[in-house]
Formats: sequence, C-alpha cells, structure tokens
Amino acid sequence: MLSIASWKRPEIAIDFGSANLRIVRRDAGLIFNEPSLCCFADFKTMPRLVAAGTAAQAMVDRTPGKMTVRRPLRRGVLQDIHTASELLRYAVGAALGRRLSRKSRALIGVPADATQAECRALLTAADDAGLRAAQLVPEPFAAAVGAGVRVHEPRGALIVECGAGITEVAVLSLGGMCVTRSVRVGGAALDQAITDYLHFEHKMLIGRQTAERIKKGYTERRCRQEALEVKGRSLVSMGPHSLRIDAAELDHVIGKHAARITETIGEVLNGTPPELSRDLHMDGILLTGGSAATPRLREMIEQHTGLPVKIADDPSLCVAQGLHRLLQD
Ligand SMILES: Nc1ncnc2c1ncn2[C@@H]1O[C@H](COP(=O)(O)OP(=O)(O)OP(=O)(O)O)[C@@H](O)[C@H]1O
Repeated sequence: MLSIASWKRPEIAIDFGSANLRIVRRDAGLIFNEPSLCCFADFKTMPRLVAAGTAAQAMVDRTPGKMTVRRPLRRGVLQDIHTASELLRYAVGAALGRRLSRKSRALIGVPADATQAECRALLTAADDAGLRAAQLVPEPFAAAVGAGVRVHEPRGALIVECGAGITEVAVLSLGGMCVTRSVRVGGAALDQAITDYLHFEHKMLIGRQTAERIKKGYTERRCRQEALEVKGRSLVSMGPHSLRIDAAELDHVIGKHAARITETIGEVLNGTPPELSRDLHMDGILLTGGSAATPRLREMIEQHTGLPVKIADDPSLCVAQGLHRLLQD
C-alpha cells in the first residue's frame, strides 16, 4: 500500500464495494452512487455491456438466457477484472465525462487485509478503465476519517466497518492501524441466511432482492414488533405465495449471523495493547458501513464486549466521505 503523503494529488476517490460503487470528486463531493453490477450479453463468447449500475440492478434475476448480471466484487474483494473495469469505466464516465475520466488520478478504498494479488487485480481494473496511477487506501481507515474520528491523535479508536461482503474491525491510533481483523460476511451473507431460512422453514423460494427488502423492512419494524409480509414462490404448490413472519423469527437468523462479527471483535480486543484498550473502554466502538443498521448487531456487540457501541451518521457513506477528506488533505 502506498503512502498518501507521497501521492501527487488525486482528483477523485472511489469506494468500490461489493454492493455499491461510490465516487467522490475533490471539489464536488459525492458524484456517483450506484449498485456494483453490470449486465452483459454473450458474456462467455464476446461480452457486450448492456447496462451497469442502477440499470443493471433492475435486471437481476430477470434476464433471458443470453444475458447475465455480474458483480465484480464478492466478499469485499475483486473477483472479475473485466466486469470491474467495465463498471469503473461506466461510473467514471458518468461522473466526470469521458475526456476528463481518461486523465484522472484516483484514490481507491480496499479491505485492510486484501492480499497483494487482490490489490494488483484492483489496480489492473482501474488501469484498464483508464484511471492513472491509482493509489489504495484501507477502508477502515477511510471509514474512521469519514465518521469524524481524529485518527492522527495518540488515542485508540475501534471501528467496525460493516459492508455487504466483508466486515472489518480495526483499532486505529496515530494515523495508522494497530490491530485489524476481518470476516468475509456482511449484508449479502445475511440476505442469503434469510433466503435459506424461508426455504427450509417455510418451504418458500425468494430472490436476492426480496431477501434484502425483507432485511430492510425488518430493520424498520423490529422495534414495533410488527410482522412482515413476504411474497415468493411456494415449494409445495409451486405457485406464487405470500406469508407473514414475526420479527422474532428473524431475530434468530440475525443472531447467528451477528455472532461471527462479535467473535471477530473479540479477537481484536484480545490482541489490543493495554493502553489502547483503556482508550477503547472510555470511547467504545463505532459502527460504520451500510450493514451497521442491522438490528441486534449493536445490542449483541454491546453484550459481548461490555463496551458502548455507536452507529456513525450516514454509516454507508463513511468510506466515501473519508476518501473525500483524504483527497482534500
Ligand atoms: N437499513 C438497513 N438495514 C440493514 N442493512 C442495510 C440497511 N441499509 C443498507 N443495508 C445493507 O448494507 C449493505 C451495503 O452497505 P455498503 O454500501 O457499506 O457495502 P459495500 O461498501 O458495497 O460492501 P463491502 O464494503 O462489504 O464490499 C447491503 O448489504 C445492504 O443490504
């Protein structure tokens, strides 16, 4: 990873997530925020981009045989360089216009524990998309900056960046990361757990977008303990079907998912030097990322660690906002 201080000022920064791609410009802030998706025709033979971002999301699980919707990242890391460079080219073009995009230098967020091969793949995709000399920034660091943590002070701060594909836990102090761990689960794994639960317990098939809608609906209704209506296909009658599920049923699914995250936080706390631990006891834990709002996650972290837990303002935008501040430094 290159040092930010050695960088000739980049003009844009990219939060390239498993679920969403966000671009910020130094002088204008957030200028692009769309799903990380591309739809191709004839992907295996001669791939042709049909749609990207929001337009591609409308096509998920609705494509005919010749078309396929692809995600460039899975579990926080790049899996498909071609799709990634197509999406970056589309996003940078949409955000900046074609002429400008070809000359742009960029800062790109990357998981703190990404391997060298994963970092190289991301840089190759950026280069293929026409971006010059991209520089990588660890996402938990960017998230902390975006959430307003004074990262350069000699004081420990514990950040849990809860994304769609990966959850990263980091203790920061003096402008660096002292202890980091990640677990390759996030909001997408929770959507899958909800899908599996309905399949096995209610004999009902639902799509990925429905699972995500159920999760978000549950976030809103849980405090009122309201039941949720779910629509899908019955595995018994094989036809369209709807049913009502109680918030308590989803509590159980979410509890199992959140346990993997609390375990990772426990490992980080166990590996944190005593002076930093003292700071964490006073300041608690800060949750960032779109999945920070997941019900029970905050409660379970509080119960498991005994530390106070806060959710950042606009948690899903913390990485992008942090990258924006780093562009201005
Ligand atoms: N209100 C909500 N309740 C629960 N989950 C939510 C809510 N809003 C968004 N999410 C989830 O947040 C995730 C997206 O968060 P974010 O944009 O931070 O991820 P990302 O940066 O694309 O992923 P990653 O960093 O893991 O690669 C999705 O899984 C989405 O379902």
